[in-house]
Amino acid sequence: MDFLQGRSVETMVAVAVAVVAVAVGGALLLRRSKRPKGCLDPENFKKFKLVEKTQISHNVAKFRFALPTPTSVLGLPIGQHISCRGQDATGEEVIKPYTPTTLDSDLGNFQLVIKMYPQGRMSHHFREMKVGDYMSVKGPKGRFKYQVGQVRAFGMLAGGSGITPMFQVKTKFKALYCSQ
Ligand SMILES: Cc1cc2nc3c(=O)[nH]c(=O)nc-3n(C[C@H](O)[C@H](O)[C@H](O)COP(=O)(O)OP(=O)(O)OC[C@H]3O[C@@H](n4cnc5c(N)ncnc54)[C@H](O)[C@@H]3O)c2cc1C
Repeated sequence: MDFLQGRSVETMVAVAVAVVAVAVGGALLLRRSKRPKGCLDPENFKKFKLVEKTQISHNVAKFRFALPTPTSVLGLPIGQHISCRGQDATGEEVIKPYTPTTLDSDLGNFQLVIKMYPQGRMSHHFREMKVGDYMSVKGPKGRFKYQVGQVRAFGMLAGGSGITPMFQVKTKFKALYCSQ
């Protein structure tokens, strides 16, 4: 370290701080670049193929959509949702928000649990969907961002299909009352 000889302590401290800052910055960049890129686009709708449709009750079904590769991640932060675009019974475009019940740790696909209303506009689209059809999806949407370990416990209240976001944050789950 010849270039440091004859320099003041302040200069050496400044050099050391700069070296540490560059090293930390580099490590963070490397970590970020290793993180798998999500499949969503917040500005444009992207199409995902329906690969499985399972009826759970008379008006609720699970829809599993494939991501581009078996190791792809959706890229949806916990607590956020997506917009789905379809057509109602009159053929008019309809866009509604939905919360996948899967996480980014579920690779290659994502799942929606949908309650279908008899007269619901987007419900019509989901009811008509068959395996092999494509759904247009945009996201992520929403302002709530949950970091793992951010709080010790959650108290959550939900009605009907409002239960879907809870599947993303649950670790210990107790349903106090369920209808149907
Ligand atoms: C952040 C977020 C996440 C969500 N996630 C999910 C999810 O994961 N799963 C899920 O199933 N849902 C979810 N929802 C709800 C979803 O967005 C839709 O609201 C739901 O699917 C109904 O939409 P639809 O177009 O089928 O029904 P709509 O056309 O909105 O109709 C719903 C019902 O209201 C009745 N109705 C409509 N207009 C009137 C009116 N003027 N007067 C009287 N009755 C009327 C219809 O007849 C029907 O029974 C979420 C909502 C939000 C905000």
